[in-house]
Amino acid sequence: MSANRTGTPVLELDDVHLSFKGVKAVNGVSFEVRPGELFAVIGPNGAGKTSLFNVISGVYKPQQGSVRFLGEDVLGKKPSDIAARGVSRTFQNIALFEHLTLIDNMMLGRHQHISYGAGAAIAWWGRARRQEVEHRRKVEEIVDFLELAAWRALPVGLLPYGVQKRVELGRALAMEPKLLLLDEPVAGMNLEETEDTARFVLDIRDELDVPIIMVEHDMGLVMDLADRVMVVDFGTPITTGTPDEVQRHPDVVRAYLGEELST
Ligand SMILES: Nc1ncnc2c1ncn2[C@@H]1O[C@H](COP(=O)(O)OP(=O)(O)OP(=O)(O)O)[C@@H](O)[C@H]1O
Repeated sequence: MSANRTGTPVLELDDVHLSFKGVKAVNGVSFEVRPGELFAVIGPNGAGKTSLFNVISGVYKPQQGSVRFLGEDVLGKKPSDIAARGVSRTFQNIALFEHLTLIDNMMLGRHQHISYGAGAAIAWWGRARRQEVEHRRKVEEIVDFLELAAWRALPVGLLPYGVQKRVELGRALAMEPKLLLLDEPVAGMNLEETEDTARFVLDIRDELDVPIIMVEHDMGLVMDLADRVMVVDFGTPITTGTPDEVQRHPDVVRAYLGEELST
């Protein structure tokens, strides 16, 4: 663990409650994510992990509790506003434009940084062109970082599954996030793709210094990568701690991790 994972939290959730017609999707969840931290959320299907991401990114508004991002209250803010503040996410299912090239998909991640419209582009073409050059430069940097150069000009629909997931990661990084939300980043991947993704996730944390919240079912990956883990069940937090602490927690062993991890 690096030395800088202290200081003002990047994200703070306090006693968040969210229900859908009586179903408690998120039930009294509190946690904080610290600078440079890789924070994982685990729990069985339907435990409320995706709902939690939707609360953080402004898609769902909880009935109770508070959400603070970089010290500011963001509860009730629109998803576009929260994204513009620097919260970027990837999805459980791939959400890319299949017919667009890898580069064009990643340029879409720059969308919120583009400060000129069509009219402005004509009037101030010099500025627009400079911005375009800067966006391309940033995207190319990410292409190199994620080792995607071989596929750069191809429509993403033609790329192998693991590479498509990496393009999605690239698009999220193109937003230059201050917090990255990864929803099951290795779901459906083979071993090699999983190992590659694990390496990139660690590089994002350690080299780009972007804090990450990761929802993931692959327990080996979570325990290997995460600085801290929160376990949820039926929307309720069971415990939060280091991978070691969490794996030893009796309720976690009983409710979720199973007998094999209790030895
Ligand atoms: N838009 C919605 N309308 C009604 N119920 C919902 C909605 N979104 C989530 N739920 C319910 O909230 C609970 C938590 O769902 P959620 O998708 O957050 O769990 P999850 O932990 O992400 O599950 P999985 O691991 O399967 O993705 C479930 O009972 C689900 O049916």
